[in-house]
Amino acid sequence: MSDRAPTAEALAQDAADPLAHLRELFVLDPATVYLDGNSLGALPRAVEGRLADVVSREWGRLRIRSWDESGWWTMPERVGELVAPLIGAAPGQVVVGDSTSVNVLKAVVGAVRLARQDDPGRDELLVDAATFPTDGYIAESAARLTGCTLRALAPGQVPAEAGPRTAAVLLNHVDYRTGTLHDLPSLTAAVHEAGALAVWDLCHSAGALPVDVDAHGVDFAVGCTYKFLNGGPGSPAFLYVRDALQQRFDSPLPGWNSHADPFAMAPDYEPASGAARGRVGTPDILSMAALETALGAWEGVRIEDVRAKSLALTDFFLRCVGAYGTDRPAGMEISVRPLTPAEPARRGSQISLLCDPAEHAEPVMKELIARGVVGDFRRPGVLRFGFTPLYTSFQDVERAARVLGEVIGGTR
Ligand SMILES: Cc1ncc(COP(=O)(O)O)c(C=O)c1O
Ligand SMILES: Nc1c(O)cccc1C(=O)C[C@H](N)C(=O)O
Repeated sequence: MSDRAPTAEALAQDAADPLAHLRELFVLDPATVYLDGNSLGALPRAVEGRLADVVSREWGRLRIRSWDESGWWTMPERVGELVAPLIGAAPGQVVVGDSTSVNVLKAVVGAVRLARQDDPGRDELLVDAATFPTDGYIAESAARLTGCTLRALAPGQVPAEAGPRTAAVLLNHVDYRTGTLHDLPSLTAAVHEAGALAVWDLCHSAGALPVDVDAHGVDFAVGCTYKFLNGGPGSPAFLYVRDALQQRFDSPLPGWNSHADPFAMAPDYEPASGAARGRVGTPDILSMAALETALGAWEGVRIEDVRAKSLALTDFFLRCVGAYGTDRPAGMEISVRPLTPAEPARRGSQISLLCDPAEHAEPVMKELIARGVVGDFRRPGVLRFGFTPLYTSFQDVERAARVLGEVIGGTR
């Protein structure tokens, strides 16, 4: 860890930060700057006690009674209501459960089936070519399941390419590799203009910036909860189905938990109304309890304030890296340049730096981690740094950039 004192600017920004008090809610190690919350969020302090209670009392003593008495059965909808305001969804549209991958399947197949109810000739599925791989793999399987042709394209091509044959379009709000924020309102409008349905993967935006799914007419959205929502490793994902579509949503995974009367255990499937239609099987109560408690950190927090701080943090990091890191001094062999757009409106809550030469990126990240700055590395040469406004400070940002400068520039 760099032992230089923070600058007056970092100190002043932290002193003026209206979210600074939230850092205390998380378990953090003072010797480490944790900039990997876009992969796995830090542990909220309250989670440990909640899990101990769920294990020892709810499971250990109440056992089966907990499905009713501890509210286990209704957790997917209850926790969904905690996620809803963070993505701009009115009540009754979000359910929590399964992984993001599984929810991508439900949403994409559900969207194609809905589009076909209105126009059976629609037989094309569009997907973001740079998508996180799981979305691409699942879109390919969804296309085969529905008899669609799958076409991969850059999100910016959607307005020109979506047409009368398009059933659904699957897009990422923030690109996991570059940190680019795509224009959800205008792309959703373009998808609708073509008569298709828009499915958004919000993994890298939920909890990092306002999404406003209702306001922009998003049809389906999915996202994970272990990144900016700090739900813990493998915490269940969420599925949003727009209110107006719910009664016609035909899930490709109609498990007994999404039946209108699960305990009738009827041979014929009759879908539940509302968000519960997105359920499949028995929910993962331990992970869901951790997530429910983690979401308590958001009480009274405005997502607009989170976005303002996120932009201030990433902006500061870009400036510090410019000062410490990007100019390759004479004799220095490694340089970095931002892949993440400089325009605030096109930036998520992460900064990706492309290392030149690319093969140095992995050892650079290893050295950063050894010196107490935790980001991650994505092939071929990307250094990723995620900024979680609930617990990242401006002093953290400055230290991280300074250590990066030391690592790529020798001992500066
Ligand atoms: C954009 C995106 N979608 C999906 C996932 C992951 O899906 P799952 O939770 O099913 O592993 C990730 C990260 O792991 C991601 O970055
Ligand atoms: N989900 C992950 C996991 O189970 C292990 C390690 C990393 C992850 C990630 O979240 C990767 C992440 N979506 C990314 O943006 O690269």
